Amino acid sequence: MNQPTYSPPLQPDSAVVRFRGVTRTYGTGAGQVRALDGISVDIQRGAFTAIMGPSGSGKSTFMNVAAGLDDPTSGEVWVAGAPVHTMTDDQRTLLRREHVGFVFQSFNLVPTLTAYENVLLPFELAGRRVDAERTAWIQQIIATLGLTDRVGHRPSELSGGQQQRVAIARALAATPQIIFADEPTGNLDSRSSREVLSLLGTAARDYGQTIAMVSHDPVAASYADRILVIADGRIVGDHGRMSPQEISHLLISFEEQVA
Ligand SMILES: Nc1ncnc2c1ncn2[C@@H]1O[C@H](COP(=O)(O)OP(=O)(O)OP(=O)(O)O)[C@@H](O)[C@H]1O
Repeated sequence: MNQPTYSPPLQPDSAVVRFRGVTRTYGTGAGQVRALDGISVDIQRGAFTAIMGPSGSGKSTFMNVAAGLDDPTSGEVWVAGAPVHTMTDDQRTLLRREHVGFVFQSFNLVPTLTAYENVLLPFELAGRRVDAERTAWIQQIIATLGLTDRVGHRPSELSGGQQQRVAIARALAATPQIIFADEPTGNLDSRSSREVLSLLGTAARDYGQTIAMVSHDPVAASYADRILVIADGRIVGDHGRMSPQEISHLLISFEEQVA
């Protein structure tokens, strides 16, 4: 069988993710749920964007569609210049492998591998060579994330914050077009959360890494350059940097409208 190949045209100055009139419905008939309801939005290169909203508002669905994990029901989704809405499952898998990084609440590290082996795993899975330049980049990330003396440890020998830093190093190592972070501080204490959020901010600011983070936490979202608020499958707020207090007030006002 021929391996599918897909190399999207890269557009350095444009949006990394572009939604145009995107809907995603689940089920049929009276039980149908409109998880995304005609969303049009761009996520610009190099930005750290937080996606917030009440429970069940469509945040995970937005992230899954933006990451090429799920298909829109209608509308257009472009990721790294590639028309995701027209792509096959295999093409979307390749797009994710080459251009999308993930950081999860539960870290998702392989317990039998060392921290360094976990960071290199995506290259192994993709059959990508790690050349001298990439090795130097990985070493730089590991040093920036404060992991240099932890690279030989297995996840069980690391704190939660250190495990999440390894997951961030793994995502950054491949220099993806975008990293999606799903509640990345959900399992961390407040000090480790602050460290992880500062590192995500540094990755965007200093390395130009585009990051989209789903979070319920106003403190986490206050590290982002932009805050998108989703309610009932629609974007109902699009804000610049805000303090945790301002974000809390904003969310309370949307929750009152929804209730
Ligand atoms: N696979 C599915 N089948 C049916 N309905 C679904 C499915 N996935 C999500 N939904 C529905 O779509 C809506 C949006 O769900 P989604 O998980 O995107 O919300 P969310 O904002 O991420 O919620 P939370 O903050 O609680 O994680 C909800 O009404 C949910 O019940």
